[in-house]
Amino acid sequence: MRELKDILYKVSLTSSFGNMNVEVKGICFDSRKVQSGFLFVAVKGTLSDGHQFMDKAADLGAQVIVCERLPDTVNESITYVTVKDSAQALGIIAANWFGNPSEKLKLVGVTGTNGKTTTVTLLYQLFSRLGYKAGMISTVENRIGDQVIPSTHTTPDPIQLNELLRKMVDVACAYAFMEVSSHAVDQERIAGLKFAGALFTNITHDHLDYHKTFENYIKAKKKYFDELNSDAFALVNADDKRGMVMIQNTKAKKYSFGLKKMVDYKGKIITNSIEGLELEVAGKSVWFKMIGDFNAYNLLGVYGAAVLLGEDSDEVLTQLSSLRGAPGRFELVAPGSKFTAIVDYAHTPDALKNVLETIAQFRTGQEQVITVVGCGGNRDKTKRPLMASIACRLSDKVVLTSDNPRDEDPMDIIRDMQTGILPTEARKTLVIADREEAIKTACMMAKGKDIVLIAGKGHETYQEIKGVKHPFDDREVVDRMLKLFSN
Ligand SMILES: CC(=O)N[C@H]1[C@@H](OP(=O)(O)OP(=O)(O)OC[C@H]2O[C@@H](n3ccc(=O)[nH]c3=O)[C@H](O)[C@@H]2O)O[C@H](CO)[C@@H](O)[C@@H]1O[C@H](C)C(=O)N[C@@H](C)C(=O)N[C@H](CCC(=O)O)C(=O)O
Ligand SMILES: Nc1ncnc2c1ncn2[C@@H]1O[C@H](COP(=O)(O)OP(=O)(O)OP(=O)(O)O)[C@@H](O)[C@H]1O
Ligand SMILES: N[C@H](CCC[C@H](N)C(=O)O)C(=O)O
Ligand SMILES: [Mg+2]
Repeated sequence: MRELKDILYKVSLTSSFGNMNVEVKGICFDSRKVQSGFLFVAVKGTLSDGHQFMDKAADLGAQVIVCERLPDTVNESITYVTVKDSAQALGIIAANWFGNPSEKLKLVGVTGTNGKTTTVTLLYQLFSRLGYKAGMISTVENRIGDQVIPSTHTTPDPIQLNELLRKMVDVACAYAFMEVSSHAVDQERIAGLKFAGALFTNITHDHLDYHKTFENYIKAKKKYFDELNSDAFALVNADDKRGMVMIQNTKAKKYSFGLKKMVDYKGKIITNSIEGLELEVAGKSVWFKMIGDFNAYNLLGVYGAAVLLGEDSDEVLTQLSSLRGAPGRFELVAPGSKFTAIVDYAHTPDALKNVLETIAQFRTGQEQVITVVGCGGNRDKTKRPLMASIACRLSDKVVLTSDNPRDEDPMDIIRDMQTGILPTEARKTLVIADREEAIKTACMMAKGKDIVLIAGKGHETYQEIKGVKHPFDDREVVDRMLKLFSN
């Protein structure tokens, strides 16, 4: 039970009706979850509008309703509070409900099109190795110290988010590292949080189904930096065209990292091989187990953030050098087998290009690169032809397949992909809609030192078809094929 006025602390009210001296038993923004004595926040969504469900919430016993406009008939026994932006109010209310946990630890957020999961995973692993208790909120999983909690979103809704942070505070975590998606910024999932620091990886084509234009997508990411406090740090990749734009209006202390420009945390690639990266950082040459130029950026961002959080530069580099990053990101399946199989979460044109260009750097010229790739259903359709085009340009053979078709027909998605393929390239493509069959065929085609890249699903352990998540793991399918060949 909490007093309403405490829960509404820092929420700007436009009006209120009914008794404000009430206690609330719980908070929610889904009318189906309302229980007697609850506070319900009506939020406008992408599919429906929570304001339509205010009467339903009242029937289920809501004590307080927070909304942007009152229902046609108000219920005399309920307290109504109106606000300008109920999504933002929900964030602040959720933070208040859980006792503002973000103020009781050091919270660092990571945003960008690619590299968020890798960066927060490295930060979490690094700070754990440096002897701190830490938490992590990511696409792959959430962690409270060593406890693993399954993840449903990259950035959870404000209630789940603050509940996770609360649990971290309760077990004395000193740090929390979280991914901040553009959806989360736009939907105010992070409203009411206090960030000690924020990191920007890069911005390239994705999620245009949601944001409509690239400019809107940039604005959503920038809003995150615009709203930071002056005591936070804002650390950006200066080699990204939009890196400096992100921080042009922030009040936070500005820092940059990169490989090309004059920056605060600069690196230079000395060696880049399938075993790892050798980088020159802070005047030292350091070996890392992470693979690919793009991981040099992730490592430099992590290094900069750790130093800004007060850690010793040498100690950070020593610990970072042995970390492997997140599962399903350039993951070599059964290294040393008949051929090289890589599972990678590249599901954007830029990520796919980076991964295939990284693979190209390791080629001796003898081997073929065989790519298995699909695009998600109910997601940005404009990336489909681009991803197919990149796969064809940078591979010898491409198997076009399905990746979480969701509510769409897998063949419609594949046909969208094919519009990006030149007639001269079509002969190197095969269409096998069943992902398991597609992976098996690619493995059967591989000979000698060939490299098979299975892109798009990384750590995912399911294939989502018409609302059902069927168990499926790219790594398991490849592993089974490699075992078959080794017998
Ligand atoms: C497009 C999108 O982001 N949708 C998210 C959004 O839902 P929504 O606002 O669209 O919900 P809605 O169905 O329109 O409903 C509007 C409101 O009415 C309420 N409602 C609805 C029905 C009802 O009977 N009663 C009721 O009260 C809902 O609780 C909601 O508050 O808010 C929900 C709660 O936070 C999210 O679960 C939901 O994520 C959906 C499932 C989703 O797939 N999101 C993806 C695209 C996403 O968020 N991805 C990002 C980035 C991924 C990445 O690149 O890493 C992420 O952070 O995961
Ligand atoms: N810094 C980077 N720049 C470009 N591509 C990257 C970078 N880091 C990782 N990638 C590529 O992008 C893929 C996704 O990486 P990661 O999961 O770390 O990103 P993310 O931002 O969390 O993605 P999502 O938004 O889907 O959760 C990787 O599998 C790899 O192919
Ligand atoms: N977080 C991203 C991941 C996409 C992963 C890919 N496997 C797909 O399903 O499209 C999204 O929800 O758009
Ligand atoms: Mg992620």
